[in-house]
Amino acid sequence: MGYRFTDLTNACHDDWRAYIEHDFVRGLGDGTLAEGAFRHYLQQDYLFLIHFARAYALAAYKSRSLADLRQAHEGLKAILDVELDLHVGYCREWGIGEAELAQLPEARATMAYTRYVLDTGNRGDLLDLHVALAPCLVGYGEIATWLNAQSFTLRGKINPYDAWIAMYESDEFQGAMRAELEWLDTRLADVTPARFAELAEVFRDATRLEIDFWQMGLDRAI
Ligand SMILES: Cc1ncc(CO)c(N)n1
Repeated sequence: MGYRFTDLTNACHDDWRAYIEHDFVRGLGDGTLAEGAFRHYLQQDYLFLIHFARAYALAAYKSRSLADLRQAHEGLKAILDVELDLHVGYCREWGIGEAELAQLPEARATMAYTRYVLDTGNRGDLLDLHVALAPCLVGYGEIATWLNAQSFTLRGKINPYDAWIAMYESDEFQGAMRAELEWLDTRLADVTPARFAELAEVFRDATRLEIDFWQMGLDRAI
């Protein structure tokens, strides 16, 4: 007993590395990612973020304490007021207007991932839901840090994806990630080995669905 977040990543080490170091991520770092692949990813990520916001609303509903309710509310506000606003602005820069976003067909990988998170939260408790969400928040924060440490990563105007990296290395996003890690470490500290095994399975499945999300971008799959 006495688990913490890193026990979850250690339990699915290969899948976690395949997600963090995916070819899509490497292409963002060295700027070689095909523009069409990025555009497809951005469009689908808009749909992803809407369901991600719903998952925080579910976290509010699943909360037993005022502190958890407030935290879920903060998460929902951060997605609606910060990440989705940034995202819509960023899409505009890439020539994707709001009318177009509102009419997008949802790719299967987007559906699979977002509905998996919502179902896991509905079936389980608040910890199940947070573990299903962790690859998103913690993963993207770690990806930004990992990219910055790679010699192939180009920063500044020379890389068309520089603003994407900057969004996830921002104090706002990194701060939300740290708060999530702290919450998870506290909750994981007193779960039993049997409960940890269940949670590790949720974390691994969500991580594999993040890998599919990158791949969906590369393949421009619907
Ligand atoms: C698919 C996906 N995972 C994580 C994040 C980070 O919030 C995002 N925007 N999109």
